[in-house]
Amino acid sequence: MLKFKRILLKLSGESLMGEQQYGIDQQRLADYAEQIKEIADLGVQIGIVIGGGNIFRGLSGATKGFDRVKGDQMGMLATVINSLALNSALQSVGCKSRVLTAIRMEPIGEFYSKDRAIEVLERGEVAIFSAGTGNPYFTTDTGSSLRGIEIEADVMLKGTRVDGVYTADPEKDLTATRFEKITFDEVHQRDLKVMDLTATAMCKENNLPIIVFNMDIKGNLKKVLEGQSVGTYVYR
Ligand SMILES: Nc1ncnc2c1ncn2[C@@H]1O[C@H](COP(=O)(O)OP(=O)(O)OP(=O)(O)O)[C@@H](O)[C@H]1O
Ligand SMILES: O=c1ccn([C@@H]2O[C@H](COP(=O)(O)O)[C@@H](O)[C@H]2O)c(=O)[nH]1
Repeated sequence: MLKFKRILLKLSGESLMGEQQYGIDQQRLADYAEQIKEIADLGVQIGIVIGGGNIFRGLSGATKGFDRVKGDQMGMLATVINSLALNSALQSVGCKSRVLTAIRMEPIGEFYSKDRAIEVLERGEVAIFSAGTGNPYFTTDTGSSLRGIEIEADVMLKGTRVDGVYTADPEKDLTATRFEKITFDEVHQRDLKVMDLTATAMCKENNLPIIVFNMDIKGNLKKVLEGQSVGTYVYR
């Protein structure tokens, strides 16, 4: 028995690098595709947003002298590259998927609309929502909150390289401890940086819970769907 029928899965662009310093690790991509196919075969409706941090981030571009808006546009295009790579990896494991873009760029992907997204999901295809929100000064975390709310997902699953929300960034502070569950208010009060403020504020306002879990461990995605205690549950 699965806990959720329709999900928004946020994948980290940076995790796609695997052990590399930049770009896409083919093995990591293939592992993600296998995990997604496993739950698609169980009938779960899956919308995906993937980050672009393995290729380009507007904010880090700005520190090197790029115009921020141009840098953000480059970042959004980076998410399209990752989305196309995931689309291809899913197709090669026999999982039907389609890329929708927040910025018009046919024939690379179809222009996003809620109606089209729901049609794709109800047809049993995975919908990959690329180019974030389509606007600069946002992130793909906010893009995934937005799409998750729009498609009326039961939950947002943030698949990343840490196994939940911690008292501090666990990659920097080895004494940090993990929460089993935590409210949006506490995330804000403690100023925890696992997702940006805009993204969590939107989820809180629209009552879309988030589960943060480690997507780099095979089988974890299915475990989350089965309701096993993998990761941290963030709720209103
Ligand atoms: N309190 C915290 N609890 C857990 N992780 C945290 C916390 N604060 C910061 N982080 C960091 O957040 C990261 C997860 O965020 P995310 O998956 O969005 O990665 P990203 O590198 O921003 O990816 P993307 O390329 O999609 O932008 C973790 O790798 C972790 O280092
Ligand atoms: O709605 C959006 C989403 C993303 N961007 C830009 O893309 C990069 C990559 O996204 P990450 O969430 O950091 O992985 C981001 O740094 C922004 O520059 C955007 O402008 N609008």
